[in-house]
Amino acid sequence: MSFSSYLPEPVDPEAFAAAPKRLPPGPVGLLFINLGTPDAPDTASIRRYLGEFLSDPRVVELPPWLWQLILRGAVLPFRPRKLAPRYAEIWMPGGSPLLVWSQAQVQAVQAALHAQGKPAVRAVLAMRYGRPSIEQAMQALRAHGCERILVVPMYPQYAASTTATAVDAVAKVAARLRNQPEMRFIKRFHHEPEYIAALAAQLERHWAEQGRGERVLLSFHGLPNDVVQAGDPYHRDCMETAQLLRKRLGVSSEVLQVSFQSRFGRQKWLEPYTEPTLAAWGAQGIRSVDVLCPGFLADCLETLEEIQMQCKDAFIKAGGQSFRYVPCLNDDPLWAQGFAAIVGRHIQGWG
Ligand SMILES: C=CC1=C(C)c2cc3[nH]c(cc4nc(cc5[nH]c(cc1n2)c(C)c5CCC(=O)O)C(CCC(=O)O)=C4C)c(C)c3C=C
Ligand SMILES: [Fe+2]
Ligand SMILES: [Fe+2]
Repeated sequence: MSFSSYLPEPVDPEAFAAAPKRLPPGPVGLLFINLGTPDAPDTASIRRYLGEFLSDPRVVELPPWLWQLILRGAVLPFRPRKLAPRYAEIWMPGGSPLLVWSQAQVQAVQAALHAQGKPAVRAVLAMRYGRPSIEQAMQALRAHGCERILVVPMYPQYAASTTATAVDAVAKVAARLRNQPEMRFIKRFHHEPEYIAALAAQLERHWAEQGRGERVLLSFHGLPNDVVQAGDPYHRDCMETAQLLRKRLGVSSEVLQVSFQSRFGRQKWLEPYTEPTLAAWGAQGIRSVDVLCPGFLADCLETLEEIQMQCKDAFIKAGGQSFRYVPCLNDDPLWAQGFAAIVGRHIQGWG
């Protein structure tokens, strides 16, 4: 075989002219990704969900052989049974609140984009763990002819355990495709003016309806300290969101404070922890608090049960009088417009 057989064939201009026309690229696909939640508030469904979620090495960064022993031996046999009644208490007619509110938000963003004159977008929701899967959602976008996909992890603050693992999962599906779509990814939007404005409006509306508490607590989901020390920018993102919100509302760092909730396991996590902070405030004579969870775009177990029930009890038991939970942005129309604007900036040039 001669070496020249490796060289490209000379282009035959006639064959080139007869080549089929390139297909139009179809609508822009928006792939929104949230965490995932059990299919039903029962032990078996919760075990399946936690088994998948907590086996992700981006979520628990212990050596997998060691962590799998602990997970199978000490977590999965017990935790689902404890969680089942908690999920049952918050379950909605349409399913788990995280799924119901995430779906509603994605629909609202799509409607807002259409209203803003961008009819050629198709938004779908996927869950990183459980259903609807990222693979199903990408197939749906493909069926709609989307040759270009913007991936939108539904986490305003970047963390490897949430944002990066969503990106990894999309890449894993794409790795099996012959004809890949063109893809872009939103990393974070913790500082975007539309996000800060929607949070401020949510608090102001709540103040107008229920009066203003003496303090505001912004409770973010926690992370292990080690992860942040290893370079995860999550803590910085949370503090920046808080600072921008203070500025926007014109309140001091004494009135509006930050804490971290939902600790899991024995390591030290980001501090101050939410529940002890609220108990200390109650004991110090703070009578009323407004609690907002800006890291969660959709209400879920961690807000409706942990904050609105457990943390409320802790504050009242410690001497507090009025605990006001401010709901997540969910299907808020102002936020849908704002999210649509953020998305719109990321699909610029895609027509
Ligand atoms: C090591 C464990 C965990 C890390 C790291 C973690 C980070 C993290 N999680 C969210 C958002 C959510 N977490 C939710 C539930 C949840 N989280 C963990 C553990 C870690 N999270 C567990 C074990 C659970 C299940 C409930 C429990 O056992 O207490 C949820 C709610 C899901 C629902 O079904 O409603 C969300 C949302 C973020 C944003 C984050 C990192 C910044
Ligand atoms: Fe979590
Ligand atoms: Fe929790």
